[in-house]
Amino acid sequence: MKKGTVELISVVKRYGDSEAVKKINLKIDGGSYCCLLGPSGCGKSTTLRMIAGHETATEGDILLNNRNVTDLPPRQRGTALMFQNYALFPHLNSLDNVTFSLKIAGVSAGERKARALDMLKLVNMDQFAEAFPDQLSGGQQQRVALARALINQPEVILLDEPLSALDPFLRTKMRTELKRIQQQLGITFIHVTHSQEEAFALADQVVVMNQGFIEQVDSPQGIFRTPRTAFVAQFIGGHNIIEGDLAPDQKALVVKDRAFPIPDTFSQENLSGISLRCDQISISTAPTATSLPDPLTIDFVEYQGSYVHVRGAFQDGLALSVYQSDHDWLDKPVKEGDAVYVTWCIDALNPLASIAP
Ligand SMILES: Nc1ncnc2c1ncn2[C@@H]1O[C@H](COP(=O)(O)OP(=O)(O)OP(=O)(O)O)[C@@H](O)[C@H]1O
Repeated sequence: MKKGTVELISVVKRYGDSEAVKKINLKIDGGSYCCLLGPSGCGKSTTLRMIAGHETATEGDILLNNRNVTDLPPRQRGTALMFQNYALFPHLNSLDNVTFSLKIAGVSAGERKARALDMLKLVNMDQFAEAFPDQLSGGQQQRVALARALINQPEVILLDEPLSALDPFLRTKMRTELKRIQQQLGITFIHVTHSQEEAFALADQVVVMNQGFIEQVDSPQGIFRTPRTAFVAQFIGGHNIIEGDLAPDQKALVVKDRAFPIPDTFSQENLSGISLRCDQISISTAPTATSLPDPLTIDFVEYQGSYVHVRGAFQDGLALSVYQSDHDWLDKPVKEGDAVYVTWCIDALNPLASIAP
């Protein structure tokens, strides 16, 4: 087992009568970058805090390197939590903020300074060692907070929405920095976010949570190309979700009066519908041999730069979103009120399961 491996076994967290985390099982490989992704209130911060030891698990076990840490206090776990608001001591400069825990642990002044400067260098803040928090920008404070979390050489670092307070430009910059630092140190990073873009950019493993359950654990590509449930497909965006009933011959999904052919490979058990990527649908102004026979009437066109979001509905009310490349759109711009014909390849369909695991 790789150093820094975290396992959650049937972990439950209850606050009074309400269950914030519902019997989740999860293994996070040592040395990987894991993002816990989901909407507000889905239980991701509670899960993170239970791993850190700042919240007790109501049921289940938390293992770090096969060692059961469920009942250990935070300091004895080998983890470090970086708080959302950075929580730097305002009366201490960057260096003293970073050395603080070493001082408590009785490390000599010389070693404290050397180790803290190494950490500040790692996060590109060595030139601000003497600066106080109120003299630093949000991004700089965050780097100091990261250095402070790393100073005790944790095997796992836990980050709760670390980029949410930064402006979009700094957020992207710090994202790159976080990935670089994780790769340089080779330790496990567990990062809570509600941004799928952030999770896709950073993670080796994305854990999508919803209402206290884990809906899917996969690589960013796996999540995007094969979302497991309608919730995942909807949350990450860029997909049409078509819900319907399986035809008696199991070769099509029946939606209202139409039957969408589906591949034989779909597991029919639990099938609640299909997802269809918006960028895998093509549009033509006249019917083609492979297009659906009835036209889609466009009700919305939104320019997004590299693509154009075109949405429309068939006469029976079924709506579809299409992402056209800006090149294709500029070639033959479609507009609200136009009738178009849509085509996709059967392989572009993805089965959706009806229930979370
Ligand atoms: N200390 C607490 N006491 C009672 N309920 C709590 C407590 N902490 C969290 N909860 C509840 O548990 C659920 C999960 O909260 P949690 O903070 O883990 O969600 P989250 O996905 O991290 O959301 P956010 O992104 O908004 O922080 C929510 O319904 C929340 O109201």
